[in-house]
Amino acid sequence: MSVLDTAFVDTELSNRTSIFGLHLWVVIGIIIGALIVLILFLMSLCITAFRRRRSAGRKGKIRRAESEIGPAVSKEIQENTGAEQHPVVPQAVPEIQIDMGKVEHRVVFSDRGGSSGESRATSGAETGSYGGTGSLPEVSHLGWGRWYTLRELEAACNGLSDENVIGEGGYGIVYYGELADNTRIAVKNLLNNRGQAEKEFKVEVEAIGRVRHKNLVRLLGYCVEGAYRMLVYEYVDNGNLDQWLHGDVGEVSPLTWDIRVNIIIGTAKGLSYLHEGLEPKVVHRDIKSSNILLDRHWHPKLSDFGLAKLLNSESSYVTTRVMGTFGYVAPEYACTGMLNEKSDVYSFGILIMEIITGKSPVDYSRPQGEVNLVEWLKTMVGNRKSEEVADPKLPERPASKALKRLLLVALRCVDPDAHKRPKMGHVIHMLESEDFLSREERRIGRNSSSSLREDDHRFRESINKQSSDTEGDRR
Ligand SMILES: Nc1ncnc2c1ncn2[C@@H]1O[C@H](COP(=O)(O)OP(=O)(O)OP(=O)(O)O)[C@@H](O)[C@H]1O
Repeated sequence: MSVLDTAFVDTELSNRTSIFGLHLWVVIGIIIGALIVLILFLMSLCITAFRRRRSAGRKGKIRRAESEIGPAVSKEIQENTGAEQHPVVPQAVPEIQIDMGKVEHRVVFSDRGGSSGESRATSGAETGSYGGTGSLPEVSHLGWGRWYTLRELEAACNGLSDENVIGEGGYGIVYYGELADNTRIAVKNLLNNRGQAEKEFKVEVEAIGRVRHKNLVRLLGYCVEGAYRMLVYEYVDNGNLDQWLHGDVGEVSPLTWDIRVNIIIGTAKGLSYLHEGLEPKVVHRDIKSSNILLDRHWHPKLSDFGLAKLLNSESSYVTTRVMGTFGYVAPEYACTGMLNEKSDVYSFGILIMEIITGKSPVDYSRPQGEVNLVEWLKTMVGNRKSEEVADPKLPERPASKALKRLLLVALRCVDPDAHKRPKMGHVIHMLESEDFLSREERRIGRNSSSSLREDDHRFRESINKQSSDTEGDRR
């Protein structure tokens, strides 16, 4: 550009315009500046919109992940279940609140339970940090077991069909199922009768969620979805003891004397672990033959902790609602509501009597005098007829000494004075030495008549003492 041109441009730019009499160069400057601002503004709009879209995408993923680990109401589940078959009650926040921080609810492990250990299985539900009642239920903080989705359990249990029902208790229906990895499970779908499902769910989870013992049925996990409360257990494949003792098994029971003794000892070990191996201790409150599950090797596993109570050591609990099963409930608990582990010891004594005799604790169809098992046994023993009490379906007669020792342990467990009942640890000791002695006895093929006489004497003394105590109590 020549000097002339430059001078011309200068003059033109210096001319005043009609816009507030501003010089042309000022107007051009303002326009360029405005354009730059406009471009920057548009760019920032684009960036913000892009960021929003990205974060919206991420939130969508989180929501989907939550629905996979157990949302309050899952669209997938509604689609899957069909409203009329399994109505899912819309509920923003499930009501389960287990405060594992509270000392009285925490189940910890003492060194005593040798064969026990802590369940380490974890799930996605446990690894997230949820803000308590505001989002997902607090059970996700438990740190054990798996949180199953309803869909998963329905798939495992053939859509919770009738063919998969293996039992029905007072609190729900139990289904057989197989998970995708072929694990066999038993799923208890708790009935939602006025909050009872909620209570039973909490109790079972608190009582045995973390506990592992070969004689306690293992709780693998749970399902909390909408109104559903389900408990998922290991499957125990050989029915329950009640079925084997009182069901139609033919003339001769497959439960031999040795099997029965092992069932008694195994159950005692599970119970002793609940009472003496945990802090707070767990009182089961519903020891009975239908709650003893058996595997194919006849190993017993105690189940159904829905009525269990957690008690700090040395403490008792007084309740106005006595729970348990007729015939097994300790008299002081039935009369006063006073509960401690000695109530379980009483029920365990009744269970021993039931296993030995094959008779239910109370049966009104039996002749008068035999209706109540404890009273009948005491009379039989008092009349020196203890050898006649053994279950006639036993394939072989038990050694007299072994039978009497077991009866002695049972009678001590049902002592009307709860303080005089032995602790479960002591019961195991008595049972195992009895077992050892009876095996020894069979091995050498003879009975020690002197120790038999000694047992007889101790036996009748024990019964006489209990009778006079009861008389004294009555007076
Ligand atoms: N883990 C399991 N494996 C196999 N079968 C089981 C399992 N848990 C329960 N069952 C079966 O389901 C039945 C019902 O169990 P549940 O504990 O609900 O009731 P119950 O003890 O029979 O009665 P209630 O609860 O009224 O005392 C049991 O008797 C048992 O036969």
